[in-house]
Amino acid sequence: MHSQKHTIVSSPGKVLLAGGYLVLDRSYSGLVVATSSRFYSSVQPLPASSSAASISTPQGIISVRAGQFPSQSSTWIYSISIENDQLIIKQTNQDVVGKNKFIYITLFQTLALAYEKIATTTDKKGVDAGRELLNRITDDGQSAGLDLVVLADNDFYSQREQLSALSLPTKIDSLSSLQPFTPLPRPIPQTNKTGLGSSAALVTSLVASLLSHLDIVSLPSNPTEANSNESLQLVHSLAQFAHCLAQGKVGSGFDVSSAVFGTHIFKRFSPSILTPLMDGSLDSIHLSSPTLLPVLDPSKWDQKTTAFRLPKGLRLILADVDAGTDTPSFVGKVLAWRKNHPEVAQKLWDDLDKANMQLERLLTELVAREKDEDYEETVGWMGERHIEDHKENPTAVLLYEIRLTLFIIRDFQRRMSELSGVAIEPPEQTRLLDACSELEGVIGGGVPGAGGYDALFLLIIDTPSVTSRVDKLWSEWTEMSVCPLLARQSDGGLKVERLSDVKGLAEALGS
Ligand SMILES: Nc1ncnc2c1ncn2[C@@H]1O[C@H](COP(=O)(O)OP(=O)(O)O)[C@@H](O)[C@H]1O
Ligand SMILES: C[C@@](O)(CCOP(=O)(O)OP(=O)(O)O)CC(=O)O
Repeated sequence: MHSQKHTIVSSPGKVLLAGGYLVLDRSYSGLVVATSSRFYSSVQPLPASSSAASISTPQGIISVRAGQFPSQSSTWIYSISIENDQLIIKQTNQDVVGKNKFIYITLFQTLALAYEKIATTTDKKGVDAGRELLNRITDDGQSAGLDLVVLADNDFYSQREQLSALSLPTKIDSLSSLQPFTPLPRPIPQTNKTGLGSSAALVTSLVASLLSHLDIVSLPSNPTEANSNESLQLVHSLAQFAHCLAQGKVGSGFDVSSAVFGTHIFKRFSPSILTPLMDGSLDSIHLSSPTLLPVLDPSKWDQKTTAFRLPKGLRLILADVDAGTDTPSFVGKVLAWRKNHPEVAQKLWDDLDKANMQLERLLTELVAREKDEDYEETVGWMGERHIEDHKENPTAVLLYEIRLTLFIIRDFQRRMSELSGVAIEPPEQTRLLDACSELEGVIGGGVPGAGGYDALFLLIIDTPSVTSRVDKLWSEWTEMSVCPLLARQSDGGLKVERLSDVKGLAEALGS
């Protein structure tokens, strides 16, 4: 009898509301909000009769399919075998589908860590621990290996073409009528992303689902334990490592951090932690003494995740903007300018940080007001009004101050744009954000993360009439094409899922 063990783990997308560029430096923090849109990784035994298994006769096969993309060009198959004292992982269909660096590196490093965990926590050592890992991959020889499917909520990729094929306008209601995990016509490199952080959510959910399926970690079922949970911490450090290696650089890691821990105040890890691992071999895993565990051990990591959430009654709403302009990599240019103008930059960084932290303080003060008797009523009432016109009670005053702070943050970001010559909030985005901020019930907004032309966020009062005002303005905007996303804020991070709880997942997996 084949075991029917099925592991599904999801990770949220991200929006860096405040702290772009600053969070690259450990002296500053940022506000990262996780989204309700998620990335799912499903792991099941690969039947011995499957076509992937018939390719060759190695000791194990791991097949990874990107479920919503054309399957001929989006299934990566890897053979796993032990030769002498090495575990060899080889893609068997590279000539047909090419490589997927994020998947290969994540698989490689996750198996390397799984091996090290087995070798250090069980009585199996060296090659025996490698065999134990292979046994876990093939369910003691009962299956050919593992069948992985990764699926992203529709929000991760632009749905403009899918909407237009159905003659639907680029509006929120149209998006909710698309089927979950809508099939996309072209391979991943030719598909437009929306900026929710597909690779970080992919890597994180892959790491967690594989480690959990192979019984290397036991993921918490209660998300409140998240920050102190040793298994999640290990998933975090491994996902950060794999993601950095696949990207070819050590970024701040806020995207992986929110994919694991959800919404929080983020302070990065010291990049030097990863230095000893960044040049390691990606050919084979030596079945000898551990090299990853000493570095990835959570006790060696110094990132800080402080609890934070958006107040009830407020909604984060996002748009994918298509200005026909390529946003080049901004980070190098901004950091070069900072280096060449240390004094002006220091003052600007400190002023912007003050405004970012003020935003965090005000939002947290509003959270504390949630239990006020008139909180809900005031927030709902403000949905029909211009936020700056009302200061009747402490809740209204806080909403007004949050609005002011969002404007101050944008002022500093435009100053950063002017000084560095990088279009962080380009004039087209200024015009759109200003127009949105004029609407009743819109508190304010900004450009998330690195900024540019690609995306924007608004903080609004969460009522259908405010959403529809924004939706209307976006759909009628002519200077740039603005397409809403369905996502809203969500506090939770990595989550173990039950197949029946995720709408459309069983159908998308073909189960
Ligand atoms: N659904 C998916 N299935 C498999 N790989 C994916 C998927 N989505 C994204 N990826 C991987 O992530 C890469 C995109 O990463 P990146 O350019 O950093 O975008 P992002 O900013 O969305 O993380 C793709 O080239 C691919 O390797
Ligand atoms: C500049 C940054 O601080 C923020 C970039 O945030 P984005 O959300 O723009 O990131 P991408 O997903 O890579 O497009 C760089 C960083 O923190 O790594």
